[in-house]
Amino acid sequence: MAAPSAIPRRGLFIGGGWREPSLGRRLPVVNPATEATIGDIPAATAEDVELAVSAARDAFGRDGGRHWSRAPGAVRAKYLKAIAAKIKDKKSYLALLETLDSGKPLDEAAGDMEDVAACFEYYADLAEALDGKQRAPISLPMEKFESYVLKEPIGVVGLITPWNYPLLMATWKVAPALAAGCTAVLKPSELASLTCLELGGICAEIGLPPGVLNIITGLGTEAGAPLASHPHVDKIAFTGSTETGKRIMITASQMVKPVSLELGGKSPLIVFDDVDIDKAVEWAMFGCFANAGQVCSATSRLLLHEKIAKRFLDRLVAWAKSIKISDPLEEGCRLGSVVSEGQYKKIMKFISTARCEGATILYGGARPQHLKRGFFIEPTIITNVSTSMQIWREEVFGPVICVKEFRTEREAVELANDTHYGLAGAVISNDLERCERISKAIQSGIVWINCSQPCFVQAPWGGNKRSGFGRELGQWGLDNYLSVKQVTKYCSDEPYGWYRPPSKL
Ligand SMILES: NC(=O)c1ccc[n+]([C@@H]2O[C@H](COP(=O)([O-])OP(=O)(O)OC[C@H]3O[C@@H](n4cnc5c(N)ncnc54)[C@H](O)[C@@H]3O)[C@@H](O)[C@H]2O)c1
Ligand SMILES: C[N+](C)(C)CC=O
Repeated sequence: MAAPSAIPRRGLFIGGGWREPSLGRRLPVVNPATEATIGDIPAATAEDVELAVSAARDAFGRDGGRHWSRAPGAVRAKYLKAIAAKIKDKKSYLALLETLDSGKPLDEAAGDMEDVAACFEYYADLAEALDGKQRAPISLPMEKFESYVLKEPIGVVGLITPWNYPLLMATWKVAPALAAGCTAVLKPSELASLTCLELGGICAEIGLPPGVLNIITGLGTEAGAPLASHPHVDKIAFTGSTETGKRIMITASQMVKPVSLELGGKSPLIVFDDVDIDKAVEWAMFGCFANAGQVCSATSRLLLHEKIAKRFLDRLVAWAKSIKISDPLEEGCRLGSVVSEGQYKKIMKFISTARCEGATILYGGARPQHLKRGFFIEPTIITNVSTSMQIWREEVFGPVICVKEFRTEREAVELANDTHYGLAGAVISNDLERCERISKAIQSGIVWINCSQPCFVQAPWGGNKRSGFGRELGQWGLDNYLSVKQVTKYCSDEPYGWYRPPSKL
């Protein structure tokens, strides 16, 4: 597909319209596959956050909430469905922008846009279903009382998202937040904001009530931090690095503001000796090289049974050599560039540290020779790894897999759990009972059996340990934005009778 000569020049999306950032500053957009500057995005600051939060508050309370926050879920569902339809109409264009902005292969970006549309549709259905779940009765042990539960939108929510799946990660928050009746301020990553700004255009096209969704782009410290600390933001939903997550939690704690955190990972993939090696190799590749390994749940620690380790690694290298690494717009590309120069340097430093610490770079570890420009890194396989090495312990967020061998199931589980993170884990074996045992033993929020990475909007997503807390997607994703209210009624004609009535004399 041909790249457009220019990307759209957008403002901040606040109160249903476009606004220039208060300080007039903009940030360059660099295509990481060519290193060319292809446009710019607005750089919001605290002044803009103020406007966006105020627009969201107005939208939440407008007309007593009749048109949004207290409207039947079916009303909000109509808007979500309209957004989904527009995303589908614009799928190719949005995918192209996502690729130009992030370096991911166009096929992957197109798949992401399908997931975005599906997520809006899914939460439209849950918004409709919410009406029927209101006033759910609670069974009480005293007949004189009746109790039921209302589920109400939390209020104005701040949604702060990363660059690896820019529009999809934003949608995982925007769709359920809007379905619940919240109003929102979305702050996507400064490294890839183009498609999120287009979402603003879509909201305007479908006539979403002004202020229901506001989108402010800019740096984390200048736009994200004031959003997280804003006293009129009722909840922060964050996806990003563990370091930033910690900061957000500290800030939010000052106001006892609820947060949900989807953070980093260092997930294991355990492969036993009873498998079809090529099938397992393909999952290992998908688990760590899809999206150039910039996946929170990447299974970047490969644990191989010692009996198959040599054969497995030979095949892994052969498959890795056959990946098409190219401009991500080229047909059949399966490994694009990483998102930025900063990320490129960070990944390269991880590889050189691994080498210095005594690990072996079995394959890759460098820029592909045929690509002179762009932030490309070969798929990289690292062996002779010890559990004290940085490459074993820290999230790389690049196309880098490190490998260790094991002898017994117990040893495999110990290695799998040898991490501060707890987002995901995977096991490949023909022995399904063993897979079930291991899925219980792995300390993570997600376990894949005989695969790695498939993700469905219906199933809960989120981590344990330093990978965060709270769950996105499914019903759990909607509950993130709902507050549960108990309503209890005294329904007897009799006086309560705890106090003796005062004397009538
Ligand atoms: N668990 C998940 O579902 C999931 C999904 C995708 C990415 N991630 C994680 O995200 C990380 C990569 O994303 P990233 O580099 O964009 O993360 P990041 O933490 O650098 O940035 C994430 C977002 O936070 C903002 N931000 C930065 N500093 C801030 C501050 N002080 N206050 C408020 N906001 C601030 C950024 O501008 C960006 O919008 C990886 O660690 C990855 O594992 C997790
Ligand atoms: C689940 N996924 C891969 C879309 C996003 C995690 O980075």
